[in-house]
Amino acid sequence: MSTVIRGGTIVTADLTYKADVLIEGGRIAAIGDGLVGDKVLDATGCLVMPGGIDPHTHLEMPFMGTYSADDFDSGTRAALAGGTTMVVDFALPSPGQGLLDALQMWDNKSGRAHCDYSFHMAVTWWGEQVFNEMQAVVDRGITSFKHFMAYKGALMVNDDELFASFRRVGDLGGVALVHAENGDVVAELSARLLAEGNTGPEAHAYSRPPQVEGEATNRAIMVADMAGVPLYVVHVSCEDSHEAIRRARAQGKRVWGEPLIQHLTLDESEYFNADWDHAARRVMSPPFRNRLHQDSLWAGLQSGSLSVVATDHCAFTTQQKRTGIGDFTKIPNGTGGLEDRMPMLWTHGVATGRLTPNEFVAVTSTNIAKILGMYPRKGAVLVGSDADLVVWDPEAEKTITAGSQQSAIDYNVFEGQRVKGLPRHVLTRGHVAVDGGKLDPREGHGEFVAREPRGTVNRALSAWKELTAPRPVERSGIPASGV
Ligand SMILES: NC(=O)NCCC(=O)O
Ligand SMILES: [Zn+2]
Ligand SMILES: [Zn+2]
Repeated sequence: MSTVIRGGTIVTADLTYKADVLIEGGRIAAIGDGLVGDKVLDATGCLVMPGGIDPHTHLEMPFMGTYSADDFDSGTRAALAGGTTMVVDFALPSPGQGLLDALQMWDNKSGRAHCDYSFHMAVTWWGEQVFNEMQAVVDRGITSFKHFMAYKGALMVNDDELFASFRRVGDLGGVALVHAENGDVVAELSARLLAEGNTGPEAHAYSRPPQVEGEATNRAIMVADMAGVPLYVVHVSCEDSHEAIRRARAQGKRVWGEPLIQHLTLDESEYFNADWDHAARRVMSPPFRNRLHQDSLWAGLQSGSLSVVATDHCAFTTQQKRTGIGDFTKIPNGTGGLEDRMPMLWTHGVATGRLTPNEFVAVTSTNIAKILGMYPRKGAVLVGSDADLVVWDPEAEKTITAGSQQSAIDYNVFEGQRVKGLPRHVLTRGHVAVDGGKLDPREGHGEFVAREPRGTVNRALSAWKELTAPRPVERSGIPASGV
């Protein structure tokens, strides 16, 4: 069965034009005028864009003594409802667990996905087994490896491990990812705050000032440069971290930065709310910042020093958050956002004039498809690309509320926000998962997307590193030893 999207304006990262789109066998079969198909989707007054890709989710993740509440069922339903047609989740080995073992666990969970997905592999400890299994992971199409510089005593890796792993990722033609916060300093500050009686959720923000992020980002950039690997910094929340990325990029280093929709639109005042639950529900790492940091992130998206907007969707119920009553360090870290990323970014970005519609497509889809080596299968409106598409109605409005969301949790950090710009239709490899605003999910429809290593950035960086590698100086004669 074929489907035609009729009467819309195609918006990609670099073009805007009127045309119909014909879909056959899950792919885009033709783009042009007057196309016919078995099913017709009306796109009058709408924009036809590549579906969103969220490269940072944690679905059903074991973390801080519990599991994140959204799994691949509710998580990918939430994604589709908000115009996101692919997620990239993190396979997370517990310390000492093999990478392939962890991958098997994530394979088992992801069978319920309603949209396509891929994985990043986390490197949470270092040893010969990890070194060896990284090759097999890349052979399975997972080419990005995440490192936590925070969560001391749990997921954190030290600098020697970071350098060893970065070198290995570089040799395998992959991309290194970092959660950049100085975990040693966070642990010290947390202990001191608790000892002084600062036990509430606001102390989570006090324990992670922008400096811990700026320092770690700068360190990761320098280590990656010495290791010869492209670096992707997740959840960039502040100017201190953004500044390090901006400077590195201006120097020609291969670094990308990813702000979250939460950091762009919510600020630190949330932690000072008198309601403990309200504040704890917003505890995540890094924490929300002030308006100056937010302005920096927006400017980064506008100028191109920041490349991707993600969610870090890691949702916990109020009950789970209450584990941390009396000790903020025990509040599970994480917030939701999968269903709201695209409407929130459109409302606060495009509708305000901060972003063009083309820039919106770039930062929600195309840039990450290129960075992760899956463009133009994903992130594009081209003949032959997967029909992962969103028909976007810029005039449609709603008020965000937990009562009508797909996520399994009992609240929404954007509760009460009025958004303008919503998906009318969403297609995942041709299946119309949102039809006229109504969700029609298909459990198990999602497929794993394998990715190729050694993309163009890796090849360019390797060539440069080879050219500038240390070499012995050729000498015609060596003086006799003085001994
Ligand atoms: N961000 C957060 O607080 N939770 C999810 C895990 C992580 O990305 O650090
Ligand atoms: Zn993180
Ligand atoms: Zn994360």
